[in-house]
Amino acid sequence: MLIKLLRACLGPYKKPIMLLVALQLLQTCATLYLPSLNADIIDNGVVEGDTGHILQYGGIMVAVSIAQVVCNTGAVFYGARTAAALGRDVRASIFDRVQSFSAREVGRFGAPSLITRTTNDVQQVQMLVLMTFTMMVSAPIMCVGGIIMALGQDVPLSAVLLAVVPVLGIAVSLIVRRMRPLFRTMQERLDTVNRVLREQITGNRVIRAFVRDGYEEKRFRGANTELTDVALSTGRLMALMFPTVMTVVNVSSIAVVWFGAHRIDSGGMEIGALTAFLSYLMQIVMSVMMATFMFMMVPRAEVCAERIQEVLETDSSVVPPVEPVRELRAHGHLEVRAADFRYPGAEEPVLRSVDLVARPGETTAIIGSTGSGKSTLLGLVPRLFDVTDGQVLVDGTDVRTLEPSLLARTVSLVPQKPYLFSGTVATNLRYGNPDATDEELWQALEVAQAKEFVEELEHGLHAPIAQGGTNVSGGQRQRLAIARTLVQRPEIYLFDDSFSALDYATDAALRRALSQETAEATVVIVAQRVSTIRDADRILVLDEGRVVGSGTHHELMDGNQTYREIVLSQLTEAEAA
Ligand SMILES: Nc1ncnc2c1ncn2[C@@H]1O[C@H](COP(=O)(O)OP(=O)(O)OP(=O)(O)O)[C@@H](O)[C@H]1O
Repeated sequence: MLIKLLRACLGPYKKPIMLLVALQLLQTCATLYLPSLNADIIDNGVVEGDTGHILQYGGIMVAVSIAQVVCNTGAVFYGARTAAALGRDVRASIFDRVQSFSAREVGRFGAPSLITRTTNDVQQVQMLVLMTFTMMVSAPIMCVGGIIMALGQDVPLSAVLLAVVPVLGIAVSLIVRRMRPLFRTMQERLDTVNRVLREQITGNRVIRAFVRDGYEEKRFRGANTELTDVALSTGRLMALMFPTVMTVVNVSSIAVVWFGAHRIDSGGMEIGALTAFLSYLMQIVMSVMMATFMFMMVPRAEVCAERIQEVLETDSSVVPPVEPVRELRAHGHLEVRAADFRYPGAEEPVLRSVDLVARPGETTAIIGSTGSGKSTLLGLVPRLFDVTDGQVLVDGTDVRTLEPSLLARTVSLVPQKPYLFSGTVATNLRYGNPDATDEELWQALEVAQAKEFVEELEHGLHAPIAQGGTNVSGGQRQRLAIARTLVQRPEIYLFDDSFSALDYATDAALRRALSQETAEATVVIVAQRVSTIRDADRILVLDEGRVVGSGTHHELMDGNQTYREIVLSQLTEAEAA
């Protein structure tokens, strides 16, 4: 998964990658060359007392060192730039994919997990790429080059390396194997902490109202402790890694000095060669250390890449049409034909063979008990979900074949729980129509019975709105959401219980103003309150996902038992007449 993700995302950066690999190669060669130069200075300059030789080779050492620093800086620069670009691209890809998701996919992953995947998971992969470019490219060259150069200094002494390299390799891989499952658990527990935290922040008022602070604190502490526990377990393994490596390094240094001293004593080796050999040993161990560091990062990045790929490879269940219809001939004609809908994983369908026809200039109302499928039915029109059977037609065209932007322009849904974005009243109202003038905004506010309260706000149309619209009341939020839809001027208006938070007088005034404003449009209203819908041209009665009645208020009062029961639970016989 990691390789697949990297291959896909690093494709556009071949040139800088090639450049940085070349720079890393040069700087590693320079690093490998320096101990040999040093050995030459000791053996042929210091031991022989040749100052000219010392100055000449000293000069070369300075030049090689400068070249090494320049190449290293360049490699780190390009490495950091490419890694940052990769992070940006992956985040953008996840964002695009999530934008295409329907409610079903968002529900499957959950918002907190999608946020962790877009931020923390991408950062882990980005970090690995940065480390690879800045350290890992040079590690194998340094290891192999170090061994070759060490052999060049003294072949018998190089036997020490035969023991050092495998011992290090085995020790490191044993530790890394135990780390891998811990990293997966760590990312999952991070998800849990995010989920709990998010729920507690958004549900803050409920927590206070039910005095559940203690319970929630315990829940967060539990999630936090679980994350800490797994982080400590990986920390302990990491802590084990470095002493292991250092023990191998120190023991092998002693062995080199011991055997090297004997070889010098017997005249088989010079003192400069021994210092060079020690330097190469350090470089080899350093490269193994770098690889170790990488091995520690790879399992976590692998887990993160898997989680990222899972999002990127998930297709939306609401598929955009291949050859979309870009123009509609009629205007505002909505028809739901024998529609069935079943939520994924649910045993029973929520809607069964539902038929509905709504025409321009008419108001169609849907009433039914809680959970009878009213919101689900409205959600089928703007394709929040697609029917599992049957059809939804706008102006005679199946919504699944309509170009998504055309559908969005034609149909506008005011959801049961309206959402406002952080910004101002004006930016929210212009959400579906950025070119709307201030006069149009005020007009929409007037119809939505929100003009008065916006006028009273200190900055009027430019008054700030908090994320989610939490700084206005539920009723004000509903009215702003209705105004936002009016500004968009769609042909089909869908109001999902959008008047529920309004008092009776405001509800009546709003519907009066709305009927004039939307006289030409198709209006579908879902409501629990009979007074909201009794004047509708047609009322559809839903019961457990089936249409059990259709007609005007009076027709249904005369002939539909379910409707009568709903009405008489709210009004007296005289009021209902
Ligand atoms: N995302 C979902 N996954 C599974 N089942 C769901 C989901 N959303 C709703 N349901 C179920 O579908 C049924 C219909 O829900 P829906 O929200 O359409 O009802 P409703 O008539 O609008 O209710 P209310 O009047 O309370 O808003 C309910 O039984 C509900 O439990």
